[in-house]
Amino acid sequence: MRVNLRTSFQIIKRCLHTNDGSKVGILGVPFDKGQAKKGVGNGPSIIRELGLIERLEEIEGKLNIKDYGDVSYEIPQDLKTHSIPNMKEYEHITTCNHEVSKSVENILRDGRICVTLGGDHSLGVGTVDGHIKAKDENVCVLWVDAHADLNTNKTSSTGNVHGMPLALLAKELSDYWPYLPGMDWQKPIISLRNVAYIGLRSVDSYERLVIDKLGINAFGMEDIENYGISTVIDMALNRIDPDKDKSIHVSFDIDALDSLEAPSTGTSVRGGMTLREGIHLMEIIYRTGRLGAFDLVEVNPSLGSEQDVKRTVDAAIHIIAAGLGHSRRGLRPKNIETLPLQTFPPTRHVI
Ligand SMILES: NC(=[NH2+])NCCC[C@H](N)C(=O)O
Ligand SMILES: [Mn+2]
Ligand SMILES: [Mn+2]
Repeated sequence: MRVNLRTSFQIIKRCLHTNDGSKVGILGVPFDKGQAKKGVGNGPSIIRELGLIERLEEIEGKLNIKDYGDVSYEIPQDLKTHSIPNMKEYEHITTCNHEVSKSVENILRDGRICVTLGGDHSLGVGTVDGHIKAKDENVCVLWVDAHADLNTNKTSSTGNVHGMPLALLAKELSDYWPYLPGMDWQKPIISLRNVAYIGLRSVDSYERLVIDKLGINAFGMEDIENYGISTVIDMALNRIDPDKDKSIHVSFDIDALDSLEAPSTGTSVRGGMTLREGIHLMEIIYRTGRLGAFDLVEVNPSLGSEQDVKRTVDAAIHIIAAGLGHSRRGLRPKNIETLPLQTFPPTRHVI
């Protein structure tokens, strides 16, 4: 068989950038300073408490799961006096994200898919940064969110950094930021050509301008309505990963789901994705075999009733499990070849 240089180069690249999908690292980031509502920092603990790891252990083929615990950080003395206009809690944001980046890079270098539990979405700066460093920049990003998170400190109407992570990461927007002391570890690192949005429905006008001017791949709720979720994901992946050789980063803000599906979150917006669409999206990503890192953010157990919290966390766990291979078709028994059908009790319909 003749293999041309380009093909063999691609195969080598593919080997470098995929893991075998069976090893997973869980990282908690109990961080809430990217927005104003207390409670989102308890996201990692409630998701673990309500059984994430147990649910992942049920997945067919047995994942090798390692929980790396929670990220912690300490603000260095010289940063304590720094503030940046209209960027709330700047010194926390930069210090915590640096730790997040190092942890994600480390987990990926261990040959694991990195699942980061938030925390608010400002942590996306660290997770995408760490992913790109570990995979030598060969990364594409699916930002699943009601919001575009593309403000700079000059355009944000809130000063909340959870509305800014993609603008910090984007090469195309680097000139629109002032010098950010203590942020030298993070260079604007990704081209927005390698990013696609899914689920948008609450976009600020400056964000709209950037999306249109730069031609960012943005699939909003209207597109999901028009084409259906499978086609939308295919279109998104064809745009950001046409050669099917990139490590995929999914940054999933739980507010991408409709408020009825995920009520316990800080900036929820009606008219969003169903849980079914969220699960299907992640099943498609799982089947690519190229999921590298996965953030699940903005679950806030202090918002809503106990039932709201359970519903939201359950949705989050379903989405994570789908991305790691859980199948809605059910588990087959292990000794399936030798089992006589009679082993199963006859189905009785109780009316
Ligand atoms: N990750 C989020 N939930 N972001 C919401 C951002 C809301 C608004 N666009 C802002 O910049 O403040
Ligand atoms: Mn959001
Ligand atoms: Mn977000």
